[in-house]
Formats: sequence, structure tokens, C-alpha cells
Amino acid sequence: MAPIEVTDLTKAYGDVLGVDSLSVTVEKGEIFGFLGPNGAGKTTTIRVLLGLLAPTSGSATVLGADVTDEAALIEAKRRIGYLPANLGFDEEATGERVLEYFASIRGDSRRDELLEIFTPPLERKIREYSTGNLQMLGLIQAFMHDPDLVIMDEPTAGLDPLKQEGFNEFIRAERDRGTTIFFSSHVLSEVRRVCDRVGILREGHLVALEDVETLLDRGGKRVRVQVAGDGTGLGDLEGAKTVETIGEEHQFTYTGEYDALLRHLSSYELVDVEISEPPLEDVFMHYYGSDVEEGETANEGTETPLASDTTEATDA
Ligand SMILES: Nc1ncnc2c1ncn2[C@@H]1O[C@H](COP(=O)(O)OP(=O)(O)OP(=O)(O)O)[C@@H](O)[C@H]1O
Repeated sequence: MAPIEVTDLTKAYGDVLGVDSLSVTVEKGEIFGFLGPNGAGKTTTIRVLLGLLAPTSGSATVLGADVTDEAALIEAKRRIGYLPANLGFDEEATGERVLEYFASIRGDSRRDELLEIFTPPLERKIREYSTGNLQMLGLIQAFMHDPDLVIMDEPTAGLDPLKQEGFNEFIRAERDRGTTIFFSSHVLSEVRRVCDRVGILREGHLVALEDVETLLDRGGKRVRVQVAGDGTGLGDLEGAKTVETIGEEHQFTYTGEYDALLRHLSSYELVDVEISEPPLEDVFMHYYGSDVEEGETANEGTETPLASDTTEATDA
């Protein structure tokens, strides 16, 4: 049985469907990114998987335990790590005390190793912690008992770029040891760097389930061309979108075959051609279409938040 199996899962909050008929399976030893804008249903799914919310219909299992079977779930949770969106640690406790508390429940065989990667100030009280330090403490508690499955809600929120890279390297190494990792994000670039597969959630529905390469392919390639003389008609090609001319350079996003592109370009006198990975916002537009507002997209190479708010909804 796969570490996470979700079948036709629906969670209703009164009239609002947090998740609607969601089916997804996460295989052993993969990093699975659960991507979606605010309100898509990511936190709802995660909370159902941890037994913190009861499904309205459908089913879900984690490490073979039905999430509605309390005894089985308690047993399974010994081998699960969880990083919630809101950590809720005791404000008056020190970081050290928080880790001791979790160690007493589940163990801490990998604590020292984790403290070399993530460096929260353990002697300080939680109320003095910065967002990034709190997140690092949360990551340590999620991994320190050497779980088989780790479920994380927005794990890199608040981490600086260096720590984010440390996190990426760490979870790749964990995956290589056979750990299964499931995490939610609204940042495409983060998911693209580390995940094997991605599920894209929108308004409670799974709108895509892809490996990362396919996800990027669907966004197309970015083509930049400079020609000697007149470039009229450069973007008139099936599969070419968002054609624009900036100075001497013609740019477009291309989702067709290379052959057709090269044949088309060869009819011009080319000065320079660059074909690169799609800007993240093109991938984003492919899946989210009209929901994207202008201010929510970013330039290539920068993070593309689906939205800026990462607050976790509370239970009904
Ligand atoms: N306690 C609640 N009561 C009523 N509606 C809720 C509750 N929690 C979530 N919802 C609704 O369920 C839907 C899914 O919310 P959820 O928090 O799961 O989304 P999310 O993808 O995690 O969003 P975010 O990125 O903002 O954390 C939203 O429409 C939300 O308003």
C-alpha cells in the first residue's frame, strides 16, 4: 500500500467544499508537491490526513492506517512527521524544551544531525523566535524521530534563501533514503526545484497531477530571437503565445515541436536565438488561467507566489 492514498475525498465546511472528490496516491520515496493558491484546499487535505479533520465522504490512508480509525492512526503517527502551517508551540517554553517534549513522545534519534542544518536558538523562548527560527524548530521536530512519511504545510515559509537551499538538499537526501515527503506550497519555483511529482489543486479539485518535467513542458519554452532586418511574422506560428517585441528582440512562449519552430525560424536571417525554460508565470497561467491577477506574477527566476497570504484556516 502506498504511504498516502486518498480516494474521492470530500470535506465540507457547511456549504463550502474545502476539498471536493480528491483522489491522489503518493508513492514510497517520492517528494510530492501539493500546489495551489490560497483557499484551494491544501491545508484541509493535510489536516484530514493527520486525523485533525474528519472527511465528509471518501477515504484516506496514511502508512496504511485509515485516517478515521483513531487507534490505527495513533500507531501510524509514530512513523509520521508533521509540520503544520501554525506551529502552536508554547510561547513561554524554550526551543530546547519544545524539542524535549516531542522527543519524549516520539524519539529524537536524528536531532543532532538536524541541528547542523537548521539552527534555531534553542536557549531562547518561543515568543522571542523569528518566523524563520520557528519554522526551523518545526522542521527539526518533524524529522527528528526519523519518520517514514513527512507531511508539511508550507515548509519553507519564512526561511531565508540559504536555509531554503539547505532544506531542499536535506529533503532530497531524505527521499534518497526512502522517506516519503508530501508538502504543500503556493510557490512554483520551490516545488519545481525539489519535487518528483506535483498535484495542482484549485477550488478543492485536483486540476493536474504531473511529474515536474511534464509540468514545465506544459508551460512551453521561452523563445527569444533577434533577426537581421524585418522580423514581421516571427510569432505567427502554431503554439506560439504571448508574442512581444522588445527593441530588436522578439519573444514568445512556445508549446509546439522543436522541428516546426526551427523550420519557421530558418526562414529569417537569424542573429541570435535563445530557447529556455518557461518563465514560471507561464506554467502558472496554464493551470490557473483567469484567476491570476497581474500583481501576482513575477519575473523569470524569481518566486511566483500564487498569493501572498499563507495563513492556515481553523477548523469549523
Ligand atoms: N474552518 C473553516 N470553516 C469554513 N470554511 C473553511 C474552513 N477552513 C477552510 N475553509 C474553506 O475551505 C477552502 C479550502 O481552505 P484551505 O485552508 O484548505 O485552503 P489552502 O489551500 O490551504 O489555502 P492557503 O494557501 O490559504 O492555506 C477555502 O474556501 C476556505 O475558505
